Amino acid sequence: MLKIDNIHFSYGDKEILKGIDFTLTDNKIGCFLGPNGSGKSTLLKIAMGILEPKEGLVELNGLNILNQSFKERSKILSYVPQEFSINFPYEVFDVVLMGRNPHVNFIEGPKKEDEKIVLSYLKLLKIEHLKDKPFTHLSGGQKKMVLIARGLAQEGEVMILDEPTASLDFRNQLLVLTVIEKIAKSLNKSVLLSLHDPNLALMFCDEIFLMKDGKIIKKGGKEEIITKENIMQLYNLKIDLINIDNKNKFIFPDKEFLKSLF
Ligand SMILES: Nc1ncnc2c1ncn2[C@@H]1O[C@H](COP(=O)(O)OP(=O)(O)OP(=O)(O)O)[C@@H](O)[C@H]1O
Repeated sequence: MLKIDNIHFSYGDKEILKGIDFTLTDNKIGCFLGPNGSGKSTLLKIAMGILEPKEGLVELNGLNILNQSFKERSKILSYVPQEFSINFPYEVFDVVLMGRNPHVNFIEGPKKEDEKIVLSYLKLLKIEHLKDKPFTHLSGGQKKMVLIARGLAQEGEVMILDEPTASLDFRNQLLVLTVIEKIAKSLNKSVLLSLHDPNLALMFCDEIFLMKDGKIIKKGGKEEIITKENIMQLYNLKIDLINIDNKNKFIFPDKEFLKSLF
């Protein structure tokens, strides 16, 4: 279980996170929604133990994350960063294989089983055809797919993904979230991610955290949190929320309001 308790964080003297508390329920997909710069990536890096908070605690299965070695932590937490640059032309297969590092014995190196796992995620994400290509020769969206494959290959019990749909085409956004949902539900994993599209959050996530100016302003189940009023408040927009049927809702912006706004 991942528990975040009273996190405060500053870059220099700029206060970014102003007392963040939440618990990610086991086997649920939790999603952060919030404007650019509201602190989502900073918080996910703190949840991973990449950044150390000024105040507060991140507990993973009851233990302070900062007291666990990077390798121990990486066995439990899979991470897909928002962006990642590799300047050496590693082949895609090897980049995804890096995701197996926490499970690999330093002396023996990766085993056949690790290679099988890598191949399975390349197939699941439909990028097997890229496996021998240099990472540096890929498009932005292809690179993102490879980074997601690398994160999934890590096979942590908690998966943290910072904007996994950014720079992906419409189909790949749906593919990635469907795969994440399938893995989470079939293998009992917990997922914490950030998204910019509340419609995708409605489709794929269970718990929603609305973040603004370094604070969680609302949290709870998606039905309770993704409401017309809350989304309008979060983004300072006028929107409509349409019930398509009993199961599906759809958010769309009021175009006349946009013309007056921008
Ligand atoms: N390394 C850094 N040094 C200084 N300030 C930073 C650094 N990284 C981020 N910030 C600032 O911290 C604030 C929060 O950034 P963060 O990346 O966490 O926001 P975000 O909600 O993830 O935004 P986005 O939706 O644009 O990815 C922003 O004002 C940003 O300018």
